[in-house]
Amino acid sequence: MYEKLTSPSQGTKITFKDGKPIVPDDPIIPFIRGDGTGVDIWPATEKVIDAAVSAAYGGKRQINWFKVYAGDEACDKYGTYQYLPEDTLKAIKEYGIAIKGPLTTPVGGGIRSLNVALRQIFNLYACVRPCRYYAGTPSPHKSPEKLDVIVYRENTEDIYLGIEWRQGSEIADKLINILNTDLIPATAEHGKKQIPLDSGIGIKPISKTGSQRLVRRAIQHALRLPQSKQQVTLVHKGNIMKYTEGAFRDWGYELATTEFRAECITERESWILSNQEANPELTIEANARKIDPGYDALTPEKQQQICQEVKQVLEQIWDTHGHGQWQNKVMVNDRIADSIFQQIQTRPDEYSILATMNLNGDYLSDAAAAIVGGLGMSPGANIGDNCAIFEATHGTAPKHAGLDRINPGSVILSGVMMLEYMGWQEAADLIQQGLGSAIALGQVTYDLARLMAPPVEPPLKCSEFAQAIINNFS
Ligand SMILES: NC(=O)C1=CN([C@@H]2O[C@H](COP(=O)(O)OP(=O)(O)OC[C@H]3O[C@@H](n4cnc5c(N)ncnc54)[C@H](OP(=O)(O)O)[C@@H]3O)[C@@H](O)[C@H]2O)C=CC1
Ligand SMILES: O=C(O)CCC(=O)C(=O)O
Ligand SMILES: [Mg+2]
Repeated sequence: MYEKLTSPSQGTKITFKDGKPIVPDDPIIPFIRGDGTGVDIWPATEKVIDAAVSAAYGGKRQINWFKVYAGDEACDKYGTYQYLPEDTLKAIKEYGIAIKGPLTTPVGGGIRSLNVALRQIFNLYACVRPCRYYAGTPSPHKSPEKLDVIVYRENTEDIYLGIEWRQGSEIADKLINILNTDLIPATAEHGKKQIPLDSGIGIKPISKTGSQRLVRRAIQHALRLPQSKQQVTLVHKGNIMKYTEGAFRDWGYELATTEFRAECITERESWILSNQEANPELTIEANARKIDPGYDALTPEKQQQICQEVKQVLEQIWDTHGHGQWQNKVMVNDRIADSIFQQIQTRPDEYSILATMNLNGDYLSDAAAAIVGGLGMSPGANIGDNCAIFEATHGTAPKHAGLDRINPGSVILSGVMMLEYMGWQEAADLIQQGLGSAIALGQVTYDLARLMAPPVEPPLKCSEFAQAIINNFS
């Protein structure tokens, strides 16, 4: 069935039912080692996961690893330009859950991202990147422990769809011509705008389906969190990109207030209800004035709209969400993207799940990781309805490749997410606890060692950190 692979002789397939994995005690799990520092990180990760499974289940459970190829290693095995062989896709499709190291993407030309391709091919529409602090981790931030957020990033569309045309190409020129002469002038709001003739062109599709399935997963996740963390923030730059990023926000609210009406409250609704609770005699207009401080400067039409909003909220959800009941619901709010980058630093404890489109989530997950120890501590999962691939937030870090020095923490913690997804919580807990204890004891790789005061000298190697995690299981 495979061209150049042989499935492990032992082990059983993971299957999916209603979007959830059914995991046998001896699952076969494909892994991609990854380019660059993948050579260091993957062996460390495999060793830690195997040790945790063995310690947690004493041989009753075991992962049967299946090596599959992508990136440079795939070209070595399958031939020039065979970066993502059919064999690899078949194996992931067959076994359902996979884990990978980072893969290189050239800048400005060359192949498109293999990482993004895997997410799109398997429809892994939710990229889940938790950023939480392990005690003792050095941080440039004063109170890193206050950050405990999960970036829920839409993973299949936005500009990552990769529909773009190079400056000067025939199609780019043709498109610019059509846009400048026919399409832009046809829409009054664009005025006399024109696209500069020497532009490259990229397309940014944001669909209602893609946005809502991501927000749905984010809300479902929020419902599993303790009440104080039951919050989903829709992150967007909708003031500028009204019909893509602005629409993402609107579709997010629409989903929250229809499909999850009983479970959710929006921030504005919570203001209206709490104003009414504080003063039952409040008129509609007085309530409107409180939720929109600039109310008196607004046009009469706009004022009327806000009064209508207040009236509707009180009519529709006062019985179910009023009298403080809204405090036990999932809070859905939104923040403009640039502002959230400063908010996670200045008011980190006010946020929980950050639901984003693809590009914003890419940026935000690195920025949030920096607060809790950096890219060596930033795991991730790409989740769909019938498949999941686990991978770190970081890339190949090529300057550290093959030196046995890089921090394997992110891929190891991605392994923790995989174990949790499989329902193997005991093994996941052991790793988290071992990693937390190793860090607390100052047993860390160079990236954390250099930030510690005084700096830890010498830092642990990548392989030694893996062993330190195992030594600290208890
Ligand atoms: N999902 C994926 O596979 C991804 C792939 N990439 C690809 O990776 C390649 C390199 O990208 P680049 O922009 O350099 O970003 P990287 O994330 O690979 O590395 C940037 C810097 O971050 C720090 N860093 C990264 N990983 C770790 C780690 N495990 N432990 C400690 N520090 C770490 C290092 O900083 P310092 O040297 O200061 O210690 C490193 O030099 C590109 O081809 C890019 O496209 C990028 C992101 C994701
Ligand atoms: O695929 C790549 O090369 C980069 C992807 C990336 O930065 C990410 O997913 O966070
Ligand atoms: Mg990134």
